[in-house]
Amino acid sequence: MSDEPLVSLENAEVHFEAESGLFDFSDTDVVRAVDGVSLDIGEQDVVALVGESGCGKTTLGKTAIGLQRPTGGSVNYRGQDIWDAKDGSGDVDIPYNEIRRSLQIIHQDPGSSLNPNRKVLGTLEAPLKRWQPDMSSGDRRREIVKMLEAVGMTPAADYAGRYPHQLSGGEQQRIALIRALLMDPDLILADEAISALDVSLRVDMMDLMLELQGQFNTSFVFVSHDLANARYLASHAGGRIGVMYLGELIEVGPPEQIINDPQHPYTKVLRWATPDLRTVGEAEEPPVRNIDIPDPKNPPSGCRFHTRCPEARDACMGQSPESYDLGSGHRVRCFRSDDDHDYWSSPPVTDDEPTPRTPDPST
Ligand SMILES: Nc1ncnc2c1ncn2[C@@H]1O[C@H](COP(=O)(O)OP(=O)(O)OP(=O)(O)O)[C@@H](O)[C@H]1O
Repeated sequence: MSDEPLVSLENAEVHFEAESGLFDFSDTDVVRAVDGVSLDIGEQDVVALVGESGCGKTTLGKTAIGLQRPTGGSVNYRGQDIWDAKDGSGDVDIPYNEIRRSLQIIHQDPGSSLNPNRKVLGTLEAPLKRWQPDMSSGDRRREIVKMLEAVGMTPAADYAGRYPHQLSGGEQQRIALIRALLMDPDLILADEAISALDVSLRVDMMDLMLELQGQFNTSFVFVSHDLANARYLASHAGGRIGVMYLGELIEVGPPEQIINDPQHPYTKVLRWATPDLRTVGEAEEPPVRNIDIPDPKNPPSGCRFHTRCPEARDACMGQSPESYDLGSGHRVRCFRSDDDHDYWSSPPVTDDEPTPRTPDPST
């Protein structure tokens, strides 16, 4: 891995103006989809983003590949500010076109991202025609056959002549993956790319991504709501898992540390919520004080998890934790990682209305 990150997000934020209700005459609401996220993505790196629905995974992924303009902070590709390149402002060393080609996406639903009226051959020829206009038509076809064979779609000539509706969901997703790879990208955002597949096909698709990642020297940002899948992909690729909560990246690190030694109380909740990863003897109740997820238009002050966190103390209500570096690429935003923080001398948060718990049958 070279010293310069492939993509670097520095304090990135994406705030959307949310629609107000019909009879809501207040100021426009703002959804803080991504807030203060810093993250470096290297060459041949894999970062699996996990978190509850709506926590900002997709928005962060799209921001990292230059598809979503940040409302604050910066996003660099090999040291070039992506949006300066797009706007032509400042010294532009890497043209925006080059950045666009290098940062690709595959979507959750490949069916809707493939043109239903185009055969596989036409779909796969399009990026080559655009990015390698000098390539002869014979070479283009040879390249496409090679890729179809690489993802196990043989006989390739047969698949090349099919329309998307003549392919299974898994095959459609492979075509979407080839289409992205034909651009010779440095980074692919796989946005819930396996969620729509049958459970039995998900591991196959992850194995394929891992194989192609090595073969084509590509990095992946993999968005998933499933911590077990994130672990599979990140651990096989020697990558990291990033945990998001209400727009913030609250913990990031090597998969075994995130799963076996999570430092943020919310990461423990996610592990608890993943049956495959729950440890023997873990409580039947989720490790939270409150199961309700706050409104992303009005996130809690201080640490955003304090309204649900079983470890919350008064200090967590007023200040937002910085990102503590625990070494080996493991970072966490929780005061409990700072032995000297006021957190330790402040009183625990008490709820006015504690969450009802299942009565203990022994009492
Ligand atoms: N274009 C938009 N305009 C307004 N709000 C948006 C827009 N895109 C996303 N949001 C909001 O931003 C927040 C984060 O959304 P995002 O899709 O990034 O989350 P996610 O973690 O990927 O969710 P999911 O797992 O459900 O896809 C959500 O509250 C969502 O409603």
